[in-house]
Amino acid sequence: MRVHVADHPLITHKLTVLRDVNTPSPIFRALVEELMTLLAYEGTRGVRVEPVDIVTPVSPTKGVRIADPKPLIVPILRAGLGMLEGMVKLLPSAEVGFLGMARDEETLEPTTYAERLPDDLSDRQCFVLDPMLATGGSLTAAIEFLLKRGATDVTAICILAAPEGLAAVEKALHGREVTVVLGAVDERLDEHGFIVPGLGDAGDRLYGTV
Ligand SMILES: O=P(O)(O)OC[C@H]1O[C@H](OP(=O)(O)OP(=O)(O)O)[C@H](O)[C@@H]1O
Ligand SMILES: O=c1cc[nH]c(=O)[nH]1
Ligand SMILES: [Mg+2]
Repeated sequence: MRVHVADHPLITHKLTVLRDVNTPSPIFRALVEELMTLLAYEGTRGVRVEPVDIVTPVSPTKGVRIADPKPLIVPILRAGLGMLEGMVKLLPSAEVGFLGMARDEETLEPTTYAERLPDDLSDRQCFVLDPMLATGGSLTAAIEFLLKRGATDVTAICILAAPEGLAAVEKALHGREVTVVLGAVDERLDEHGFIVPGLGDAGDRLYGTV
């Protein structure tokens, strides 16, 4: 598993405001989208492109365009939805599929309650979006889902991760190659499976259910 932790003052600054308990939902939503756009710069470093010939006002030249088959973006509902706009702004030609997952608050086990993805993902580049990687159960289940459908190239983009969750995802992958791009790796998980210091419940803060 390749892990890339973004190290940029703008990301750290926006993360600081995001973490603040006093930041209201509308600002929180805007920051998640902005952070996604910044993380996408690193997350899409390996996006497949193909050569294209164009003519500038001055001369013919060669460039690139996003290759077919188009990348698939998969936000994990609910909280991953907050990252979607930030990603499609940069990859407007990508297809979007959805996975709905909820973590049981007692057992911390994820269940999948919705799925809308192409049946065959062979040769597709997939970008999974979820702001929080806590125990790693949800991300592992999402990645397994995509690999079972044939995906060979999966990048997960998360805003915060706990070290325990990162280790759990790596262990569950048994050497299968996946890239994880992160805004920060925090200290630990607490006894309720929350990231410390973290930012609280991302879904609730995005959609105002607290
Ligand atoms: O690494 P894990 O321990 O699996 O926890 C992380 C998951 O928990 C949160 O979603 P949640 O289940 O709260 O659903 P929500 O997005 O609808 O709030 C978060 O968005 C991740 O999907
Ligand atoms: O800290 C956490 C852990 C799981 N899900 C969240 O939204 N926050
Ligand atoms: Mg939640």
